Amino acid sequence: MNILNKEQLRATDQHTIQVQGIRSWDLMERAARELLKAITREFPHGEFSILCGPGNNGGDGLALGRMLKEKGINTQVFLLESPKYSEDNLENQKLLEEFEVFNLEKLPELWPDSIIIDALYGFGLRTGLGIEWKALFEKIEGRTCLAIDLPSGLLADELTTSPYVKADIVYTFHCPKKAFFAPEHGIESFEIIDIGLEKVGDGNYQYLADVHLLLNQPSRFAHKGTLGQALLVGGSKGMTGAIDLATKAALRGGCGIVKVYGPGCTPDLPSEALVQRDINLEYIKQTPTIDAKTTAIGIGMGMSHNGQEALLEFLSVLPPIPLVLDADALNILAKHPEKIPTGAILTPHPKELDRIVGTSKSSFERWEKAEKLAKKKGIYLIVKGANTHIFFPDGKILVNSSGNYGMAKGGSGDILTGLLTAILAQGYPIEKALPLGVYLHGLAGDIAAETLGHDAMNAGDILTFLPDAWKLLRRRACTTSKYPRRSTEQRELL
Ligand SMILES: [K+]
Repeated sequence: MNILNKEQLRATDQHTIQVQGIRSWDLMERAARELLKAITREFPHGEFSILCGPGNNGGDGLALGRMLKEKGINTQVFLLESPKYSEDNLENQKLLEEFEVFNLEKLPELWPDSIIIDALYGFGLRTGLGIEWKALFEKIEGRTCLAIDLPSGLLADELTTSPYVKADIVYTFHCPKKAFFAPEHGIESFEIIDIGLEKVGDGNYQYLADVHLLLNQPSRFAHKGTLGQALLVGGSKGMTGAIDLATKAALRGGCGIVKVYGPGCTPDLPSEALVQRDINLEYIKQTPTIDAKTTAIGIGMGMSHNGQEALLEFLSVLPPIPLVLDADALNILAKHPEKIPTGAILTPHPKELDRIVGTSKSSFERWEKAEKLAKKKGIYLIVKGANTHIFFPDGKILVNSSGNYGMAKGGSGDILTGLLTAILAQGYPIEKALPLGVYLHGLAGDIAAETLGHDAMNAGDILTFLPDAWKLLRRRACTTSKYPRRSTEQRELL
């Protein structure tokens, strides 16, 4: 799903109107109808107070108000006084029997228990709103508030530090907006409302959807020699848990063989893994030998700074196979950026990225720097967070749609690295392996949170539910395929 900026949204709007032979008013009607469905589904017993602005966002609010009233749902509608209204807004004013005009000196008299619907401004806002809006926004703060398209005052594509509505749910049309992914804005929940806009090709900035389409179907004749060999390198005294979690994740990642190289103190790992230990007890000192059967490498989890010499030596003798660099490997390379190999996959959290590219004042600045670094070095960057971003060397950016705050626990990242390495080892092209691994990791976390709750779940629970995540994706692949070639395993899943 493309993530569009406001210019692209306007162009899509116009294109749809042209191709479908409709008026912009029809699109607003469609938007209001879909909003009505979504809102009454979520709040079947609610009464509503709608605040409408002068543009088309306000027009959506007016149309929704009419539809709610037609259904006999208690609704009050307020329209902001303005010298100018958009055409469709005016047309919707005519169709609505009753509404009150308000201004920032004379704030609306809201029913005490109604749900607020914010339809003041959408993506048409040119600059942030002034402080004169604070009184109104404070009046609705603390009440259940639903925003149409965008919380009013929030700019769709940039950092907003001026006042905006704090909404509980944002019902956004067609696609999420860039501003929703910035932690600074605190958008807790958004729902995408499909209003049948025409798709205009695949853009460079996408929200992950339909990840099941990326799955390979291994042959019935597959054996451990054909499903790839992953090599994981990491661990040090006091940090052996990281390599343990990565190993367990790789063992649930679908590859044929998982090999591990760690320091002498590496504890017993699951029996399925082939473990080799360094002669040095506390950290890795030697370079592991990479046999020709190894098809992907993941390095850095819990390696500590002491592993620097071995890492740099290792990077100089690498075969041309996919390489995932994580945790201490990133911290070491932050001091030797010239040693970052072209084509490598780096999985930093924001702090680790900052060590490489310098600190940023906002998520927007950090994304820009990540995009530049990926292009300049010809590398892949997986910047982890609530919406993990994958930056490709060709400028493409994918934003993950799975995952939750229950995963914000130590060890989650090690699991991602193990999983990614195993998927890459199977021969998935990098372009597919990264979204697949990142999405699966989040999906397993979502199932864990649903089953155990966000608070109590820990990183190891992501591992527990990885099988369910894989099965869910496989099931989606079976049920959405037009002419499914179903294996026994697939038939069992259905
Ligand atoms: K709005």
